[in-house]
Amino acid sequence: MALLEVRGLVKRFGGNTAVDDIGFDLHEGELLALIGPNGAGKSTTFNMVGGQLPATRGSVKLQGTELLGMPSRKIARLGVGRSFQIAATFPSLTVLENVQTALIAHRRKVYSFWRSARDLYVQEARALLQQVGMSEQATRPCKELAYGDVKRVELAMSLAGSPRLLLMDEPTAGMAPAERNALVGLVKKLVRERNMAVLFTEHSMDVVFAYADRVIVLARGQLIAQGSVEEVRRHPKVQEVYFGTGRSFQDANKETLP
Ligand SMILES: Nc1ncnc2c1ncn2[C@@H]1O[C@H](COP(=O)(O)OP(=O)(O)OP(=O)(O)O)[C@@H](O)[C@H]1O
Repeated sequence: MALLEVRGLVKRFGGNTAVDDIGFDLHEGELLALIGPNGAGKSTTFNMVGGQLPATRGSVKLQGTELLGMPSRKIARLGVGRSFQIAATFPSLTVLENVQTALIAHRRKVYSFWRSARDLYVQEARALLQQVGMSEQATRPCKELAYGDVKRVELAMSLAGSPRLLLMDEPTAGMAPAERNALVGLVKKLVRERNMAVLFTEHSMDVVFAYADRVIVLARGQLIAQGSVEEVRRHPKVQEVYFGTGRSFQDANKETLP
């Protein structure tokens, strides 16, 4: 059974159908890219899966449990994590303290009077920082970090809840190409090591084609193609939507799409 099963998902805003009857599966150990031009319905899909937006109709099941209609907090407790486009770290706290804060939030520990938050989950926080390659910066305040490193801390924070499924809406927004590759490469490694699943949106086709296990393509709310990177690359509808008929991704040669 797939970890996530999306079927017949629809979202209407008044007369505008933002997501039009889409369906896809996502398996453990899989990095699935959701791509499409601006306004295709990617964020709307994310928001319905994560419980931030009610669906008009359809079904989103996590290992057989229906998520639609559940509040986002409950969906998170079932193992669906989410990282947002804007990094959610506390700038004046250190890298380690940020991850400790995320662990405290997830474990909902009530602190004792004689034990400060500073002592909680230190080992766990250090282990997460090691996984994202940030151990050496543990004592630095987040406000001093380069943007790419803030995103790594944010990734460690999203792992604090041990998600089975992580939703990443444009995790590399605002990053230079080398940083994008490094971050998504790291996410792919974590997907394998932790046997979790990640659904992500990404505007750089280079990054999608280099790392995604599978790709789904939306255009004007409709799912026009899904499959392996090669299948999607060659798909005539995808080439038409992105480049107009006759031009392929290969021709676009390392172009970053809108
Ligand atoms: N809260 C809303 N109210 C009304 N219409 C909305 C709302 N949110 C999104 N839409 C519309 O739904 C459609 C899909 O938008 P969505 O933000 O999901 O696209 P997207 O693929 O994430 O685009 P982008 O790449 O620009 O972020 C668009 O036509 C958008 O205008």
